[in-house]
Amino acid sequence: MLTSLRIFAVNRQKMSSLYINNMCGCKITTRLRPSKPDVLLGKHYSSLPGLIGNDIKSLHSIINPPIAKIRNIGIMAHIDAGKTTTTERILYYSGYTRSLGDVDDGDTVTDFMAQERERGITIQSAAVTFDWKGYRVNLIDTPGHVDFTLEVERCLRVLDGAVAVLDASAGVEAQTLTVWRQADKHKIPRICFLNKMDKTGASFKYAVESIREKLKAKPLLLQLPIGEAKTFKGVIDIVNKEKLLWNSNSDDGKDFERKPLLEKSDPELLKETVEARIALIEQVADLDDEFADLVLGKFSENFDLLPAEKLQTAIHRVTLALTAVPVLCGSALKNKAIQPLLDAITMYLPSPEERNYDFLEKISRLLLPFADQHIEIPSLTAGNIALTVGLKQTATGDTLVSSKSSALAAAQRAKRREEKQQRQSCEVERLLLAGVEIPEPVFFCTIEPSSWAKQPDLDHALKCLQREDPSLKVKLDPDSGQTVLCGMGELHLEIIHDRIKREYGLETYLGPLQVAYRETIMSSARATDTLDRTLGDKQHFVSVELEARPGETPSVTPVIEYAKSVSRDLLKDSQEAVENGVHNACLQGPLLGSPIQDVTITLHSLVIHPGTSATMISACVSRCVQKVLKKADKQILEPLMHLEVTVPRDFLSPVLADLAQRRGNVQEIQTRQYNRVVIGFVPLAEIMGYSTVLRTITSGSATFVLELSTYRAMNPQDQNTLLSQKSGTMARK
Ligand SMILES: Nc1nc2c(ncn2[C@@H]2O[C@H](COP(=O)(O)OP(=O)(O)OP(=O)(O)O)[C@@H](O)[C@H]2O)c(=O)[nH]1
Repeated sequence: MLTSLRIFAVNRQKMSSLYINNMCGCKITTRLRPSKPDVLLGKHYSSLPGLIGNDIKSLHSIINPPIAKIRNIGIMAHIDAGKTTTTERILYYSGYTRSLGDVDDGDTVTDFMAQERERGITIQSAAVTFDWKGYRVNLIDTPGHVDFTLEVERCLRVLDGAVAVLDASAGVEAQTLTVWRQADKHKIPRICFLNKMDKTGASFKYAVESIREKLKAKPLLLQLPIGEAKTFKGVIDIVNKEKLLWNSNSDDGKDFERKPLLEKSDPELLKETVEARIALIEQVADLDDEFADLVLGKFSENFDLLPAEKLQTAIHRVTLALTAVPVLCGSALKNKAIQPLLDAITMYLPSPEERNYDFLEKISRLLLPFADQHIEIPSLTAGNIALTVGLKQTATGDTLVSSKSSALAAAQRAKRREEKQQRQSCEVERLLLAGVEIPEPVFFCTIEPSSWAKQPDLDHALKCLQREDPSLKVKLDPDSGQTVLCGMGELHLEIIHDRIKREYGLETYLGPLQVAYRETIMSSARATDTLDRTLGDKQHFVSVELEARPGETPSVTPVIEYAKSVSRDLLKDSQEAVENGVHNACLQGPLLGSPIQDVTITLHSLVIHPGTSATMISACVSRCVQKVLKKADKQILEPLMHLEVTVPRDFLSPVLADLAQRRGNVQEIQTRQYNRVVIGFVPLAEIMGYSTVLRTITSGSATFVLELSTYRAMNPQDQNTLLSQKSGTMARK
């Protein structure tokens, strides 16, 4: 339980960054396997504070830290620089373990694979979670060996920051360079820890120089060592002008002394520190304009008076901007200066919300639904269902993936497999969740706010509602400029109307409900058009000839073809403009202004003068398409509904008689005990208000189900009636 809660904790904030899959790949999952109990039980592990005694309140505070207090960091370096040893010390000082693990004794927490313990090297990344001074730190110890570079890369993708551990006697080594470049690639803010300051040959200056030269990074010296190699006993904190000395009697390094540097007791050290601090301030001011303004304004007379917090905030910004790298030093093996490293991790490395990921989205909260009640949960494992709030770009039916690159990689993989199999497989589709099939709206009506001033609020409300409900479509009537709602039925649009009032506090008026007709053509026609206009000193000339004919296969958008006579070179630049013109023209048919479907447009000739704008090309093509559609035999298509009425036997006759009056076509009457089920088709235009009528003629005993079957050509008589009705309405308007 304890372990799984820790996994939750590791994954929690990654969920917030949509990175759960990646984190699941880390070694912490292996810890759940029963075959490795000795790994956790062999050492003295202190419980995570608050998890003992089933104290739910404190448990929440542990697994739900505010995002600003979370640090997801990795430790990376050349092999043997001391990452695992440093991690061991970190876990010990943060209270996670009760004794110090040793790589050389093979009893570290993070190197728990048998091979790692035998060889004293890290092979797989291991994740651990601990708290430090109110911060939650999720830390990944990554392998240093070149053979496991991929493992490092896999980890870097999920990190918000990293600590690069360097052997102070060796400086930047080959693998440091590799992992540094990987971190550059993923834009990971870093701090450098110069480890092994106790080792013979350790040189702070040399190591710093190698950062500058080999990594081409700007080191920000936040500390100076007190002694080197055998004489190393602590560090100077340049930012706070303090010395930190580790008690030589304390074998675990927990006790240390932090003292301000004073003129009286440490004149030399103080002088050196003040000089280093001024150099640091100048360096940061050079990289951060906000800090430069502060320094040059208030503190221009004496940089040294600048408060430590102001400097720390600016260092944090510079680190985040990847323009410089804070440098600290210490000795993990000798238990010196690990605590200030922990302070620096929380102070200078970013929280997940500060990182500018190229996301689609960020999930802020996860909720478990219980009808209209929601319970916030910290994380979710694969296979479960939960709700999330606050998504800004996502609409119903979208699939969220951990990152653009992972989606791209998966799609490419699927495409390769598809090509290999030489057949149209639906692999790519399988990468996406089923989503929702969005039915075409069959009704529409205009909607108006109570005043013009409220139009932007209405637009916003409709935008939000559309994301939730993709079956709702919103258009602008090009003639009247009115907003038009297109939906699935009377009830659908009424509910939308009601929601706009309740949820957005907007009073709106709906126009009469209208059926969404379509149009098509029954014969071919050909037309030409020319547009010759001079705008300013530019001449725009387009001449086009095209043909429209009934499409061979049903298609809601026009199929566009190009005759051989049309120059391919010309098309290269103008094809998009031509196609826009065709599509725009087909949005409004010549009879009712309804969309055109099942039509093929062939471009026979295209002449364009150089310098003609794309808008002019589109306009000319659009006008020509409208012309050719007018010439052809036109046909209105109406939505035909599939209807199922369940009615008691005694009321069957009035139902059938009523349907006959509605141009209904009964296909079948089934018997269901005392009930009869009438199955058939009826035009949508005839079925408006049907529920009231059905209730009346069956004394409320019948029920019905209605759904769109297809769009069907109206017979000439009905079409004429409709057209004269519409022209009457239009004339009245
Ligand atoms: N003198 C000295 N030795 C150290 C220090 N830190 C680690 N070591 C030693 O360096 C060796 C490597 O230490 P690890 O902690 O395993 O280094 P690592 O970077 O995790 O190594 P890989 O995981 O294999 O890349 C071990 O023998 C440690 O005892 C230190 O501060 N000073």
